[in-house]
Amino acid sequence: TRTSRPQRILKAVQRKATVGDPQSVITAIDHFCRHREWAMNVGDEKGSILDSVVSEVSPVTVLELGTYCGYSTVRIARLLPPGACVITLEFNPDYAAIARQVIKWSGLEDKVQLVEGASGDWIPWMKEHFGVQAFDLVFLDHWKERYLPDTKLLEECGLIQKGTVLLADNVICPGTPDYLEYVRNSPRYNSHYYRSHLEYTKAEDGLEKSVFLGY
Ligand SMILES: Nc1ncnc2c1ncn2[C@@H]1O[C@H](/C=C/CNC(=O)c2cc([N+](=O)[O-])cc(O)c2O)[C@@H](O)[C@H]1O
Ligand SMILES: [Mg+2]
Repeated sequence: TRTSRPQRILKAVQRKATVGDPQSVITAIDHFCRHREWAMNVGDEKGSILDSVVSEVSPVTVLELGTYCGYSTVRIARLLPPGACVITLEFNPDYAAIARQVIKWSGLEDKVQLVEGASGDWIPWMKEHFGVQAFDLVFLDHWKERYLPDTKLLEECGLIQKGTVLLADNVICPGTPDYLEYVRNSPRYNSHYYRSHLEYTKAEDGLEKSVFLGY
């Protein structure tokens, strides 16, 4: 049977990127997705906004929802100082297997904890299982209708505290209207929209950064 798109993305990394060089992994995926096959990575344009937010927050613990092939996991992990880590949740076992290899190729496995499972099942266990107090940064890039319920679940579990930054992909395309309405109207969040484009296209999309102000 034909290979899957994530398998073809991994092949492009293995052919074009240098082991232990995260930037070459990022470049290889962006080149493949721009010139061969589109895929739902955050991409280079929104990726540099992600980079600037990660650098600004300089987080110790990051949560990523929706690993897919690990492209944004590598983007985030490459900017983390020693001792910091990103926990990334992915419930599709095939995607998780590809992501593990992409993350390994980039040499960042020590900064990444890939958890194979659904956000709704795992978020309530984060404190107990990973010893997380609260997340400094949460990157939302999974099913768009899960952004709001998972944000509320993170609040309920005390995993979002004063200063926690939520960064959401695709708030315009495909769009997350209920999430946007919530973070933009809640007195407990300070929200900012970074206008950009849907990965590898000219369509509008953007990232919404929301800082939790505390209760
Ligand atoms: N509750 C959950 N727990 C764990 N993993 C979960 C999950 N829900 C989804 N996932 C995983 O997260 C990824 C889904 C991303 C949806 N993005 C998208 O649908 C998407 C679409 C476009 N687009 O259509 O242009 C552009 C984009 O940048 C996009 O992120 C997949 O790898 C999926 O297996
Ligand atoms: Mg996305």
